[in-house]
Amino acid sequence: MTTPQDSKVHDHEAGPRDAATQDSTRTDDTRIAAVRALVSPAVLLDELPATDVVQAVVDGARRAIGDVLHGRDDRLVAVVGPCSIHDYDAAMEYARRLKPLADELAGEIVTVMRVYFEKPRTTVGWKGFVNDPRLDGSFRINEGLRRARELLLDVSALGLPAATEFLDLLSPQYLADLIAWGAIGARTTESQSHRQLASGLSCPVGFKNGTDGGVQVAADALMAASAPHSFMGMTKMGVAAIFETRGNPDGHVILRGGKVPNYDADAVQAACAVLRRAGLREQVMVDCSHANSAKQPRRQIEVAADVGRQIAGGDGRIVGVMVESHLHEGRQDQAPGCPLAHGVSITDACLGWDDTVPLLRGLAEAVRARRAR
Ligand SMILES: O=C[C@H](O)[C@H](O)COP(=O)(O)O
Ligand SMILES: C=C(OP(=O)(O)O)C(=O)O
Repeated sequence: MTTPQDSKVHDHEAGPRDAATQDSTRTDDTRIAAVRALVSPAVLLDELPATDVVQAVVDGARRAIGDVLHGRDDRLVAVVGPCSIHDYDAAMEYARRLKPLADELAGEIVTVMRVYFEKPRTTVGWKGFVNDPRLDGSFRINEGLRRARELLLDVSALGLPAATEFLDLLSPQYLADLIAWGAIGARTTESQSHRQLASGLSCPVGFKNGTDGGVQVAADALMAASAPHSFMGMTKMGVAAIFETRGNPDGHVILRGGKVPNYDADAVQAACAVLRRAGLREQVMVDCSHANSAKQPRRQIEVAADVGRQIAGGDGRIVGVMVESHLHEGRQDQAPGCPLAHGVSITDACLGWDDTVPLLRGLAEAVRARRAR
């Protein structure tokens, strides 16, 4: 259906907008303003292939995390890094700092950098680097996908594996080969489509508890994602297809707090009771941020210290932690015409680098204490 809106000239991403949206009836596409061409995953993977070195980094980290989840490795998985990527250079600067620390702590911690390109919003807001890489509402998604893939290749080439949240259901075809660990967020853990997606992902996947703090929904997600599913999707060539998945055995719950925090020993015990009743492995990753820190970045230090004491006390059910950390502490709002401060989050407030180093070293010490028991 053609509307007056269709004739509008758009200066968005290069390439024409399909004015008619290919609809010949009056009953469809009535609220579609335009349709733009999207690069196919195959084209992007051909332009930016995963090198052998990068594949070895991704594969090695996936195996190490799988070993932790299945009790073959007593280390702690740490998913650490910015709340979101908005600045390529700052992300690389962070990665170059994290890599030597990851090497230093490799005996105790499997470090994976948060390289989050897609942000779920409570209502509206910037939805991440893939959706709007220029942060200006131009929504150059092809550019976002390309830059995201480049960044994942660059981070992994340092020998540092990358973690991300899988939010969009098509973007994994462009990026998932470069992801060592994935998250399904608190707002999508209950979504059947995301559980199906996780059932076919090649990496371990953490499911956040619900935003209200409910752990049952994450346990349900684990059960669903471990089963095979058949569902609709898009192939690397950009063609509609039915995907038949095998199920993902490398899932776990992430405690991110809800109405109240859920990182202390009682909360870990309660979460494990839910998992036990569901016949699932009693293990959790603790997110030091989000509702566990009331989004106060420095509270992550207290949360990590509490978690460290539980680990040092011998609790082997804590298999991982998540920390939101950037070059500098805090967060900033974007305002038209105002330059952004370098290395400061534009989504959730993050811990600064200088506080991240002792936090991770403290957790490594806790792992050594657990091992010594
Ligand atoms: O981790 C990021 C945020 O907590 C999440 O995306 C929700 O953000 P919002 O409440 O600011 O929209
Ligand atoms: C959005 C995130 O977390 P949550 O789903 O717990 O809000 C996140 O980890 O970036």
